[in-house]
Amino acid sequence: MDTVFIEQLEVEALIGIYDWERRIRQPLWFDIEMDFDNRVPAASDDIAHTLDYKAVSKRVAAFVQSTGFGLVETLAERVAELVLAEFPVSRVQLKLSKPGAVRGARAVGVKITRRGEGAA
Ligand SMILES: Nc1nc2c(c(=O)[nH]1)N=C([C@H](O)[C@@H](O)CO)CN2
Repeated sequence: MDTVFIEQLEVEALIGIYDWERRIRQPLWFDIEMDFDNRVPAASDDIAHTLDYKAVSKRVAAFVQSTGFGLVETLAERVAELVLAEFPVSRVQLKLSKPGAVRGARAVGVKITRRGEGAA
């Protein structure tokens, strides 16, 4: 299966379990890979036939900015659900990175893969 990907989409959000984290917004990075048959838009050269990575990026960013979860696990799950529900995607791989959260690590976070209804 082909994919469409978004690499290191940076969004600021309220996220974290500590008191000081509930008072600030922190940068998060999203790497998203989505199954999609790219032969269809390639045949027509028509943006309407694509999985539009700009539309997905804008929707994910707007959602993430509106959230305030404690755990990165919860946010990753909700973003994967949103992508599967609102775009023609049968499988999504998502890496959510929280840069600077742990001293000595460039970033920490989670990676998940989720399938939607009708996925093989
Ligand atoms: N598996 C996780 N571990 C930790 C999380 C998390 O969301 N998932 N969060 C924190 C704190 O919020 C941390 O990011 C603050 O530096 C600690 N561990």
